[in-house]
Amino acid sequence: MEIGVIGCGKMGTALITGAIRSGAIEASKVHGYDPYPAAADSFREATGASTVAELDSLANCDTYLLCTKPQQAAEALGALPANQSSLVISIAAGLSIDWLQKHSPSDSRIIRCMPNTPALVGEGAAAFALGQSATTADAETAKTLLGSVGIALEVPEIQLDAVTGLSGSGPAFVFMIIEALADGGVRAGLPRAQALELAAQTVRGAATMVSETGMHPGALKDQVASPGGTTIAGISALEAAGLRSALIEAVAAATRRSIELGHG
Ligand SMILES: NC(=O)C1=CN([C@@H]2O[C@H](COP(=O)(O)OP(=O)(O)OC[C@H]3O[C@@H](n4cnc5c(N)ncnc54)[C@H](O)[C@@H]3O)[C@@H](O)[C@H]2O)C=CC1
Ligand SMILES: O=C(O)[C@@H]1CCC=N1
Repeated sequence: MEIGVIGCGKMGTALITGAIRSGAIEASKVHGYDPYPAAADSFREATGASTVAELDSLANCDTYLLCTKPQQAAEALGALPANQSSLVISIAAGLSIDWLQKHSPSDSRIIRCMPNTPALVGEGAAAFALGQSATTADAETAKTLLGSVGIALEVPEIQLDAVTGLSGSGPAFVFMIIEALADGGVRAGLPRAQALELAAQTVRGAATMVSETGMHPGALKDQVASPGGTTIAGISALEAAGLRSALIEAVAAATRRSIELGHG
């Protein structure tokens, strides 16, 4: 498999760095293209893969990973070499399989997916949906690529906007939560560095408990809260401030925006 990466920005670099680091793909099989030389330079530096100056030079690739912004995708796909049937895997938020098919060379097999930035540290959460002509082998390719840097679930396309709202955008929501927990620690008198370390490890530990015990998060929460204790005092403050509602609305707003991006 020769992979052409179209758009060597944050996500293209994160995915390829993680996949190479995990051994799922070899750097020598990856060729990036980005019209901005600075982006191409940092992609090469981060991944050890090569870059090309013109998109035409990716003609030998059988798999393309589209990592431009949604607004840049039409131009990028329109410039793809049209001389072969290739697999196009898109990570662009909101762009539907139909849209991708229409803007790609006619014989392309399409996979639409939504990864997230923790892929860079091997803890990504991604989902993907297959276009009509994508094969089982293509699904395996997507699963291997995305699964090499975290979890990768196959879903019906209709669920991908919700995936974007939850796990695509979600790392930003969780970073805000970690930052705010650390602020709380500082406000209560902890040094900043220790507050941040404790906050990050608390979120990591809580997330691991949810995935490893299989217990409902509400039951795990109940285990922390002693009658008349500190935790229930904090939970009460969170409920008064509308934490749950804020997070539900954040995922819903991000999902709506993903749908809007799909409508151009
Ligand atoms: N940032 C995130 O957390 C996530 C982003 N995404 C999706 O990933 C895609 C990329 O996002 P980022 O990496 O954050 O953006 P970015 O702006 O860091 O990267 C996009 C790159 O595409 C390049 N580019 C622009 N026009 C091009 C063209 N015609 N041909 C080739 N390359 C071109 C740009 O120079 C830039 O380096 C977006 O579609 C976004 O919806 C998906 C999941 C998570
Ligand atoms: O904010 C965005 O549009 C992209 C898609 C998911 C995460 N970042």
